[in-house]
Amino acid sequence: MAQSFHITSSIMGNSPLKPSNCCSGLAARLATATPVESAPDEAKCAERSERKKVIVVGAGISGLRAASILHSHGCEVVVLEARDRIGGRILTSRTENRVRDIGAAWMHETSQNSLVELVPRLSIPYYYDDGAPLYFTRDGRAGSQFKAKKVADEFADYCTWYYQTHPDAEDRTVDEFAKEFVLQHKLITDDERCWAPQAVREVELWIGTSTDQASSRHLSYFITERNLYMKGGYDRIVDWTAASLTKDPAIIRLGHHVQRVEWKEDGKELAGVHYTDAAGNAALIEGDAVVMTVPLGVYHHNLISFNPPLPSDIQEGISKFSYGALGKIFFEFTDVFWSKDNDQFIFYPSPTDEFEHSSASSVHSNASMSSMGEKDNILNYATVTINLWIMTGSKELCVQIAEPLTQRIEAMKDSEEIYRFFEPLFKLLRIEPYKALPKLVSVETTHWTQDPLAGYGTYSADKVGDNPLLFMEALENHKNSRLQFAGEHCTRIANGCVHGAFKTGETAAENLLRTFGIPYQASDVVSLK
Ligand SMILES: Cc1cc2nc3c(=O)[nH]c(=O)nc-3n(C[C@H](O)[C@H](O)[C@H](O)COP(=O)(O)OP(=O)(O)OC[C@H]3O[C@@H](n4cnc5c(N)ncnc54)[C@H](O)[C@@H]3O)c2cc1C
Repeated sequence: MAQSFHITSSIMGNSPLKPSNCCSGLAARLATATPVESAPDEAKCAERSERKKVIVVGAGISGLRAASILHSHGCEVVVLEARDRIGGRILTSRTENRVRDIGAAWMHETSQNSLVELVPRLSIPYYYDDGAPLYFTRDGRAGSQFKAKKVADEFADYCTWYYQTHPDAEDRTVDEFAKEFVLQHKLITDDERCWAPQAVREVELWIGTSTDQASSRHLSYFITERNLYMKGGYDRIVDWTAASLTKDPAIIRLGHHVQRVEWKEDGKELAGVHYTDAAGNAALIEGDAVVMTVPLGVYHHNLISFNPPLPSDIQEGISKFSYGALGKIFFEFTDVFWSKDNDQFIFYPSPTDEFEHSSASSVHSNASMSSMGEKDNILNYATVTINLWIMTGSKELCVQIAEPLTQRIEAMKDSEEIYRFFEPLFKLLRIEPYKALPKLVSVETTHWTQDPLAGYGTYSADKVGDNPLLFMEALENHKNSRLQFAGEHCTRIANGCVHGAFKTGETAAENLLRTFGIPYQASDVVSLK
């Protein structure tokens, strides 16, 4: 799979290509130094009108799905992928002893997730890691009478209701709104009032951004769903999606970094995609249509340009939709020192001084600890720690963090420094607190926030003031365009998730097939229809 295909490679069955002067007015406008892959003569023009060619930018799950559907409907498909692998934000690292997902690891919304169907079909080992978690504060394990989490759930319900019944109400940060909610709540205890906004922060580890940035209006609070951990590796889903494409090595072209897209709404002229290949050579490939599947953050950073510029509604939609950053840090130890009975350990940082005083709480000791300004202590952040021992038998914990901490940890180079930062959390998770922590074997952090191909983040997030529906409306306005968009950010259903991204690939392909006049026929177990 990890091969790189060059524009002049013999596997394409073509000799090195030169700019077309036949079907493409576009090619004539482009720099003659750039090699062009297009239909160079009349015969090919006739052929082209029968067989549509689509360039898919990005070989993540959405790009692969779009490409496989177009391919199965007789289109010529080329997938340009800048990395030396497929899968994008699905990245499974495998060693002899373990499987580790650095990107997506769970199938969410299992009752509505069509990809779940593939788990038994492909015999992928799995685990529903949604057994009762343990909750921790700085004082240790919270007992079963710790109701802050229930108040947080109540706040999430209130939030949904509030914006449904007050559609014109101003958007506010989740943090601010949660604090107001508990202050006005007459039926909760002072401790619950103090701790509930901290418990709300658990959502940070879902949405990948801090509650002081997240939008209340668009709060995605999907903590109650079932989640299936892909113990056998998420790459199995990627490989299944790509199976029909990898049979022909000319389709997926790794190491092909796209810089610019030339397109025409009317489709009379070919679209052109400029890229550099793995050897650094600049080239152009033309097609009847383009499917863009790069992450939202790639557009935010203007890493790809469009000529003409993208329609204004698409541009506005992109600008009113944010991108977050979930981080994962894998710690392997010589021994298991944490509870073997629980799937996850959820830590809530102590309430802030300011909030504690205003709510006259009884949790003085906790609050004073966080007010010490210990920025270098993980216990000032909400975390969800995954018990990988229970799932895979490895003596590992995976700590999940959200931005802005993610950026900071992912920038750290020294494992020792990273470990020191997280050590207070591990001390808290010990089932035998009098014993020293066992030896650390290895540390691995994610690096998505440093990765331009991931758009310097992990997935889209609704921040205060965002209006993600604008982008959805814009996509709908342009559903007949030869320039289609797919990816996790192109849906409100399962937004940010693998299955959401997968379906957007289907939708983009379906849109193009309709434009080409090719009837869409769903043919596999996970199709839309
Ligand atoms: C840390 C992390 C944890 C996650 N956890 C979960 C989870 O548990 N469950 C879940 O459902 N989802 C999860 N997600 C989200 C999920 O991984 C994504 O929603 C999904 O994989 C996105 O697929 P995509 O096709 O939209 O984008 P990508 O997978 O990002 O595909 C886009 C492709 O475009 C390529 N590209 C970018 N720029 C260029 C360029 N200029 N030229 C050519 N190619 C380019 C990229 O290399 C990439 O391969 C997680 C993501 C991360 C990062």
